[in-house]
Amino acid sequence: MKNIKLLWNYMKGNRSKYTFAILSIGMAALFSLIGPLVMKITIDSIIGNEQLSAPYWVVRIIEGFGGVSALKSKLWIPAGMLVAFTVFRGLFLFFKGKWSAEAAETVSRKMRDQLYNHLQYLSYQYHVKAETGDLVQRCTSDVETIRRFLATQFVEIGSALFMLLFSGYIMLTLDLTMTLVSLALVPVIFTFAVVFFIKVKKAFKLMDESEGKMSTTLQENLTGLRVVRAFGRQRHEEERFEEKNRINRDFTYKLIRLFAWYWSISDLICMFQIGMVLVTGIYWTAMGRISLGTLVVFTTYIGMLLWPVRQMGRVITDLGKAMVAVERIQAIIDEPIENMEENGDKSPIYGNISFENVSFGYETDKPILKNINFNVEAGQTVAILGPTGSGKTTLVHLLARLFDYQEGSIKIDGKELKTIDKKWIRSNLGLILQEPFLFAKTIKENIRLGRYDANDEEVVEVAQVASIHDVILEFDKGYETLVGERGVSLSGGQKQRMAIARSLINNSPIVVFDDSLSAVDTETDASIRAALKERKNKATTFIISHRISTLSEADFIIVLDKGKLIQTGNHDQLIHEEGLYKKIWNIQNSSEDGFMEVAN
Ligand SMILES: Nc1ncnc2c1ncn2[C@@H]1O[C@H](COP(=O)(O)OP(=O)(O)OP(=O)(O)O)[C@@H](O)[C@H]1O
Repeated sequence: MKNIKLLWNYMKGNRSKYTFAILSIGMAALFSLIGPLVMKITIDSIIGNEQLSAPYWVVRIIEGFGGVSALKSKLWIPAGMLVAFTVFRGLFLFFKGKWSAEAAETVSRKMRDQLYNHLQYLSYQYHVKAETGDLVQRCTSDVETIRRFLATQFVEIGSALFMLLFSGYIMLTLDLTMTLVSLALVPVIFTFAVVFFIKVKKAFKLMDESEGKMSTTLQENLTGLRVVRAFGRQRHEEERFEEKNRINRDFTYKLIRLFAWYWSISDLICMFQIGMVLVTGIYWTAMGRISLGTLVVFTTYIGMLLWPVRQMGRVITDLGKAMVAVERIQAIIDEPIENMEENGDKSPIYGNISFENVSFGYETDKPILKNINFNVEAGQTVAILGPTGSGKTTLVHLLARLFDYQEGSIKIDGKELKTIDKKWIRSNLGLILQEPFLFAKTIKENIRLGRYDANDEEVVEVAQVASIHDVILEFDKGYETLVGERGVSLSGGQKQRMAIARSLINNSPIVVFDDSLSAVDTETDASIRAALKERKNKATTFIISHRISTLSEADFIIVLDKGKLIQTGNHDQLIHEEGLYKKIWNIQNSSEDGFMEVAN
């Protein structure tokens, strides 16, 4: 019931179109039911000599034509009526199709937009944990399920109800006992459909979930195909996919089996119902209890009626499927969006940063950063070194307010970070990731993602600082070259440099290199850092790296271990101090020497 209400809410703004669609189907039902009635009157009373027995309003229409006797010589009138009713029926069916399709398209478009927009504002943590394949499935095939239901099935409910109501009424005016015989098994067919619906809902959910898992595996595999190849893990990946594919097939099979049972049993009951009408009707006609025309009406009606009632089973199962889809979509919509606290401080940021006893854990009882203290002045470069998992990325994520620290205080230009507007701080902080994502756009468009109003000179300037300008000029189309799947393939280092250019174009007062020079050779790394130093408006720069040569020129270096700040100072101080920095410096120095020796 809750899901039906949700669907009803989604239909807001289109409900009148649906009402018209349902009314049209009502009219279409009426015109298809009048046809057999005209035939009955023609057979019984116009051609034959039976007393006219028909609903009151039909009798009045016939009187309007001069009565039954006048029609005997004008048989073209009932024939013309049959043609006209068929045309009207077609016309109303057309309107039904048009309005319901239009409304369904609008509803599904609205749903997709709402989902897409909502996904943009969910927290960072949500996206870290969410499975992309599953999200894609919800935004595409779940919405499609709902669209299909609204476009084709929803109005069928109206059709079945109108058919039942109108035909029930006409049949009752003709013969009560024959009506009871004709409708005897309709409740059974309907109940059977409802029971089936309850059973099938769970099966549909299982199938959808397994399909989601299958597409997640596929998506993950396609994203990481290079890793799979490099490690020769194709066989393992094949098996993993085969397993998911098999589970999905099993659930689909189960569903098909359920459907097969449903249609066969429902066919049997329907045949039985038609048989009952035929046997009783023919017998009673032969006995003279009912007229031949009445038999024609009942046999035609039962044929017309059973289809929508059986379709109800289909409609209800599709309703079940649509309800599952609504539930899955709603689960995303119900996910709280990140609280952006729009009214936070938005005064200019210069880049003086201080950490005082900052502690943070993704889960409150598992601290990742413990009592961190340091100060950075605007324009300084801070390098961060530490073993993997020591909390380096977490520390810079705190600066971007992707997460809020639980203890201590982070101040930017003397203002508590938590009071600064989230959007504002993020637009003032250029975060360059280790594995940057480039969109399937041109190089220029990718760089301008950092600031849409940047002009060509600015694009070239940041590309030069990021040491990617010369590489770009080597491509046939230069800055207009497409990157990504349909364009040129860039190396890891080139991608990193593109990401650096993209971040620099914003002229953010704070820039964070999260291991984003790892794929760049030492020489290019040094020239990027030198170019950065030369820039006007030098930003406060955080550089996370495992390479001592990258870190050594920083104004000061922070060494983290297991979330604690264990050393701080500049390169000269740290190489004379026993600790992790010196140890790594020694290792890298000796390997470089070794390297040099081999090279010489
Ligand atoms: N979004 C997250 N949710 C929960 N735990 C996380 C999340 N991100 C990181 N962690 C955990 O926090 C710890 C520190 O991770 P972090 O990424 O900050 O380390 P790091 O020093 O940057 O490591 P690396 O050098 O490997 O990038 C790790 O134990 C990691 O598992």
